[in-house]
Amino acid sequence: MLPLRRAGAGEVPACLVVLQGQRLGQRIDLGESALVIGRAPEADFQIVERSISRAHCRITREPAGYRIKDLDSTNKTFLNDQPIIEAELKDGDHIAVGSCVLKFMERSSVEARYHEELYQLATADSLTDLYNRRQFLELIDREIARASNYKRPLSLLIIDLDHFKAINDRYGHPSGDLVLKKVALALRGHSREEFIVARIGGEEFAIVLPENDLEQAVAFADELRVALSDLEFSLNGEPKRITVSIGAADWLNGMTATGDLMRAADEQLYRAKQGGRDRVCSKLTRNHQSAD
Ligand SMILES: Nc1nc2c(ncn2[C@@H]2O[C@H](COP(=O)(O)OP(=O)(O)OP(=O)(O)O)[C@@H](O)[C@H]2O)c(=O)[nH]1
Repeated sequence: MLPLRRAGAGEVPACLVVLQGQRLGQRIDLGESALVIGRAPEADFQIVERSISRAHCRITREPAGYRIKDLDSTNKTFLNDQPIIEAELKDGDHIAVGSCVLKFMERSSVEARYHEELYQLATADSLTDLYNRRQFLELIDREIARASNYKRPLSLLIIDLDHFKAINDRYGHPSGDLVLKKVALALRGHSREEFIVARIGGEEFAIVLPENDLEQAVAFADELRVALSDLEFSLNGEPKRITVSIGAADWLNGMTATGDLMRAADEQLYRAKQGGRDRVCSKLTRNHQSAD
């Protein structure tokens, strides 16, 4: 899984770890460019909390090390419990903005690696290494907030393997696991980097497509469906192919919560299953549409 900012070619020299508040345990790599923490969607590290200003504070890299500057926030930035205007950051410092506490750490420190491991454990699905359901729900909330603020499209696919129980029954659970892993790899491989790909249930996956309207999402879903049906598995020496059913929905005016979008995609998945499986359904789909 990707950290919030990637390290680039070499090790980045420092990071922040969330010790308290939203996105608990997340690591934010600090590189050469400035990092703005705030409530606005364009902040580099967004914390959606009323007590946090839109652009609350900024961390910059100077020749001598990292510095933090309060950006005239309403409720101030605290460094080791003291309000600051500007200060140098030292290994182990605690930064508090609203109810969020971040720890500044040298990247090489053992503690930073420990937090990273904990974060991976808490957010990744252990079988497929995709985002787990809990992390998916956090990330989709954030994307919905962004899409609503900027009036941008956002779509969701829920992907369910067809007759997966029969694979477990015939070839055994470990073979079923192999299928899930390979499907997960294919989903990630076909998705653009900004798509959020998660395993949200036993044989159920979800993909959030920021900046994609329903028509684009359905076109992508159908490419996925075909690509997955082309995958060949060797299960106990036998060649085997699978199919998937996909429900697609977009974030609409009038939806108020993540659950509304999830329900809309789930309803379409149900239609896809009812319609005979191996198909993509959305509100654009007529009831009698065939898979091909
Ligand atoms: N191997 C393996 N199987 C799993 C895992 N999680 C859930 N399953 C299995 O997934 C199967 C899901 O079966 P059902 O819900 O009946 O669905 P299905 O057979 O795919 O049928 P349809 O969805 O109606 O096409 C069950 O047999 C579960 O035991 C897992 O982590 N590994």
